[in-house]
Amino acid sequence: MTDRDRARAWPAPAKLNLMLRVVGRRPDGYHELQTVFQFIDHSDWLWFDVREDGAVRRLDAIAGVAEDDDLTVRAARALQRATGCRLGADIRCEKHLPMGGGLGGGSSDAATTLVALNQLWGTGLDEEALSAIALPLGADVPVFVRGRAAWGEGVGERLEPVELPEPWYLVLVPPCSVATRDVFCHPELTRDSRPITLADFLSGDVTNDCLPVVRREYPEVESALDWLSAWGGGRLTGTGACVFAVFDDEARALEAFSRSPARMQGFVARGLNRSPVLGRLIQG
Ligand SMILES: C[C@@](CO)(OP(=O)(O)O)[C@H](O)COP(=O)(O)OP(=O)(O)OC[C@H]1O[C@@H](n2ccc(N)nc2=O)[C@H](O)[C@@H]1O
Ligand SMILES: Nc1ncnc2c1ncn2[C@@H]1O[C@H](COP(=O)(O)OP(=O)(O)O)[C@@H](O)[C@H]1O
Repeated sequence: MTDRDRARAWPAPAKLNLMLRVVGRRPDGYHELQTVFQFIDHSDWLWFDVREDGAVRRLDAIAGVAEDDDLTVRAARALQRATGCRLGADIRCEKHLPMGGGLGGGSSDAATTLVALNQLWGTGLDEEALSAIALPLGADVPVFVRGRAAWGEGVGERLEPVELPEPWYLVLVPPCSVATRDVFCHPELTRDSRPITLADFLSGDVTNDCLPVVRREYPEVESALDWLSAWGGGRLTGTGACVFAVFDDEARALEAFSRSPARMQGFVARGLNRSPVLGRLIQG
């Protein structure tokens, strides 16, 4: 990335679900969750050039995702519809976050597009209005728009900001992709967990109800979890496939990563209670 590119780039950070409970199911089939979201400093990067002709175009292809289905393109068009804005955009996206990894990369790309174009187009929507446009794009998009680590309920749209420790995480990316829908359709998924409180989570209840199903269906996830057990235990983010372990300092996380088997992809990243998108927004 050149210096000029870096100055104009917008981050789309990953999230981790530090716990995830499935506490019910709505009549439309969506599952009621309890979860805790925290951002990490590992991101996709996006660039926007405003167009006067109203067209929204994606300049970098993403394997397996057609332009009209791309969440950045859908987000830009949703913002146009909601505001009547006649401007368009050329959108570039440098992907670093794996797809189907439970890191929310597509959702984060969509949220960054909403926040950035709201500024670049001068459409002036507040956080509340942007979040309302975000939810139909995906259950995870609102938390990225709001940009604060959060306790989430419902399908992730009821969000309460939380201040958490910001440790270092070793995130392993097993060589498989998990479709969120497949996990939620699985007959053996626990769907009636007892709801807990934030205090329960803070005292150590970090259950992820998707884990037993994902562990069984995806041997690659199981072996990553087994390997992390030597480092204090691995946890699944969202519906996977990524798993993570928590460290007090970066050096120890890097040491663990350096000892991981060669076939294991991954990275070390810091937990963040504020999304870097908020900082980019202030910068203009
Ligand atoms: C589970 C979570 C936890 O953060 O993360 P991921 O593992 O996908 O990152 C999210 O709630 C995912 O959010 P997101 O990835 O935006 O999901 P969506 O596109 O809205 O939904 C994909 C599909 O999963 C199912 N789904 C999703 C969310 C939910 N609460 N109940 C569901 O049953 C639905 O069948 C839906 O069609
Ligand atoms: N810009 C995008 N980046 C990633 N995935 C996208 C994008 N646009 C649409 N998608 C679709 O969204 C799906 C979920 O992607 P992603 O949010 O990265 O994973 P997850 O929900 O597991 O964290 C992808 O498999 C892909 O089909």
